[in-house]
Amino acid sequence: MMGQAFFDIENFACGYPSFRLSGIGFSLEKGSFAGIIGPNGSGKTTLFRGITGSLPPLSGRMLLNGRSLQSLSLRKRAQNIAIVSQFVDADQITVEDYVLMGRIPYYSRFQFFETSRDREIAEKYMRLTETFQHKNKLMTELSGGEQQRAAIARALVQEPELLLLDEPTSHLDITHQVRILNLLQQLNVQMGLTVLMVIHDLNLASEYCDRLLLFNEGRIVNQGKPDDVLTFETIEDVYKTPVIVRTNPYSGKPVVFLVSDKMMKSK
Ligand SMILES: Nc1ncnc2c1ncn2[C@@H]1O[C@H](COP(=O)(O)OP(=O)(O)OP(=O)(O)O)[C@@H](O)[C@H]1O
Repeated sequence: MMGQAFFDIENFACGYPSFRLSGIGFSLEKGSFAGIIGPNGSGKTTLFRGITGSLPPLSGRMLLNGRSLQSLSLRKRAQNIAIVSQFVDADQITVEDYVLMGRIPYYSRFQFFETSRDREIAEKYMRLTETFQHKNKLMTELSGGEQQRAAIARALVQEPELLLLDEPTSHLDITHQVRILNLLQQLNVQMGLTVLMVIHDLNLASEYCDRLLLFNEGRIVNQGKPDDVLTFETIEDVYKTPVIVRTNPYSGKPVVFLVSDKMMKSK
């Protein structure tokens, strides 16, 4: 699925009076699985708010399949791009109704309720994310990890071409971290879903992403394959913490080890 120009951001800027992302430029091929890494407050979520249109652009442009994102209505944008936010906006609604909200961009003008096809699609993605067994529970009755999986199901029922995920594994235990990432990888490989996710775990980023964008202080300071980005010089420089980088003997990908003060002193 690789090769075709799909999503381009050129010299993009957006932000708040006290913080601005600027000079953001990257290009994703269709079917890529890209990760955004970088320290807290470096602007990763701000970029997602710019892409989804909740923050207006201050300069630059974003193109999806060669068309300016700004020229698309929010409804059309939501049919192409779905986002799983960092915090789930859980409410007093059932899991099934929450997931079905992802179908709203497809409702016709005078449609107020979901169709049987919407329900089928919701069931498919609830099963894939292992949330189907909770479908009649209230969102507020789920654990943080279960809510996160329901949020992923809601984004998938939008049937987007580009899926943005803001720290999708942050509430998940290791089993569910790997299951969700494997599911995203499967959707990526089998359906050509392009994935762009913010992820703090550098080793999961290394293992799953074919491409990394490293953010620091509102800019992209490095981008490329995990091998090129996850070098100890780059990580120490950006994160200001000592690390050791080795190669995973099974996958050949870089692995980052953190170094404690005690370990440093014993050297
Ligand atoms: N609504 C807002 N109004 C004003 N400033 C904001 C707002 N949201 C975020 N910021 C500021 O913008 C900067 C970047 O925030 P952002 O959430 O994009 O960082 P991040 O890289 O996603 O961080 P984290 O890894 O902690 O989630 C921070 O300094 C933050 O305080």
